[in-house]
Amino acid sequence: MAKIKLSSWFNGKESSSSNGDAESKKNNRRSFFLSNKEPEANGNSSTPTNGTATNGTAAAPPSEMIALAQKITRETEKLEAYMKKNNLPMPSFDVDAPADFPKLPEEIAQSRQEIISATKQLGLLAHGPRESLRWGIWEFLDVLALNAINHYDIAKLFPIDSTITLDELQTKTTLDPINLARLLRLAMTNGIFREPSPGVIAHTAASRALAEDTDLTAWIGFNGEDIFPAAAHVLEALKADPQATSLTRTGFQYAFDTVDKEPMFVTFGKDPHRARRMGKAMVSLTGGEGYEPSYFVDVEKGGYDFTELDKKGGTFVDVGGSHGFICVDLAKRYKNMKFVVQDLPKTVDSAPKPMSEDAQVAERITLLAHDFFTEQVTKDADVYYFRWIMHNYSTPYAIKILKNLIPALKPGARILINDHCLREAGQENPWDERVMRRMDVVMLALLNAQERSEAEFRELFKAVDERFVFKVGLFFLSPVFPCRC
Ligand SMILES: C[S@@+](CC[C@H](N)C(=O)[O-])C[C@H]1O[C@@H](n2cnc3c(N)ncnc32)[C@H](O)[C@@H]1O
Repeated sequence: MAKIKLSSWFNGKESSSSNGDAESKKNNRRSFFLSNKEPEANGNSSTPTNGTATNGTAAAPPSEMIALAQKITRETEKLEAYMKKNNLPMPSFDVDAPADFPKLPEEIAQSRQEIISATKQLGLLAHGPRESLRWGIWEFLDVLALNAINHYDIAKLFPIDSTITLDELQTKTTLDPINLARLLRLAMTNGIFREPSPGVIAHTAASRALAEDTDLTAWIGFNGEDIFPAAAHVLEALKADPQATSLTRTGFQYAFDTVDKEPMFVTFGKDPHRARRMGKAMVSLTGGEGYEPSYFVDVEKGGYDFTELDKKGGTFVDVGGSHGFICVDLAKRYKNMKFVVQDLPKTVDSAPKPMSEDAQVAERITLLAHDFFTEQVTKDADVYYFRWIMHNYSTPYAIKILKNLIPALKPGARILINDHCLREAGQENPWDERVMRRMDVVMLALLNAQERSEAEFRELFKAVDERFVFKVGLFFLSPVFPCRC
């Protein structure tokens, strides 16, 4: 069975999921979508919703820009009222402002989303299309400035609560004064550092995060120094191989001169600094709401229910399961199931042993070195689980991985895919849509891989074996039952 988690990238988005039922979650998504598409239908204090002005004459509907501006005001007021009521600080550029919003209730998280997407749309309209395109393409220069500041650790070179002159700051770095100043001043236009008086630099909330959050700086480094060059070479890769499926002919290989030599993961395997940085970057990425294993493990949060499998002491195989944290959490909840965590030898070797302090948990988990490009060695298990594996591979590779399972599958065995599932364009809330479309292109740049929609997952499984049965659940698109009979 394929099970696909539709997780949100937006902090707080799913925050009510533990107490809200399935249907209300579904409706929440729907209501956001409708209100986003029909801003004028939401009404506001100055425009009666029936389109009639207070003097009885028909009022012209507000322009798109005014409707967006009103929406921003309305939703910001809701957000502020919540923050004030709960004694929470409003966002600010000030160095002491919190780096994150706290977990917000669903309705307030939705207001925040509305503000973000309406602000973006209003900005686009205010710029107009030609100007948006002309200057939008320059966003890579913002990335360049942030990347350099991050690379040279500029935020760590002076205390958070003090200022420093540019001259003194320059003595602490190998960047020359002109380049230091120009990169800093570009970054300042994005709220990173400020210059309270000429030549004097102070921290902001964003530069403070750069000084204090090493997972975040690893994320920026991985993006700036690995993904950014790879992205710049995607056109070259696409021109050479328009079908873009090879793991060794991606933008990454063109950027780092490894075309036809090795996949990105092999390159990282030879470079401990880059490998460590990517590992920390993943910690930063997955620290956000919606990525916790609990979304898969906790039935109360809409996770997968293994009660029946547990009753019969079934076997769950986590293919490419890293250090087995999903199995540990499942084993704590289900006391009879057995677990196999498969990964490459290096990863298996570095996994904690025992896997858990709780002996009853640890004794039911087996760690096994297994390459998923070879035939599956754990035969007749009940579930083969792939979390964040398929999106790393283009279809030919994904087919190989899944075909390697077929000889091991007993009738009724399930394949469970825990990956993002792309919705049709325009169906997701605008922020999640943007992040996921970007993630899809990151997968192209690094691995010639892709995020997939439900239809694409169906196609993939069909190409592997016609006997798979693909079922769709409420929140998870689920499941595929491969049947060998
Ligand atoms: C993106 S991580 C996902 C890890 C884990 N499933 C999770 O949800 O965090 C991909 C995992 O696949 C493993 N991997 C990569 N190539 C593999 C292969 N050929 N066979 C088995 N595991 C592999 C990596 O070591 C890594 O642990």
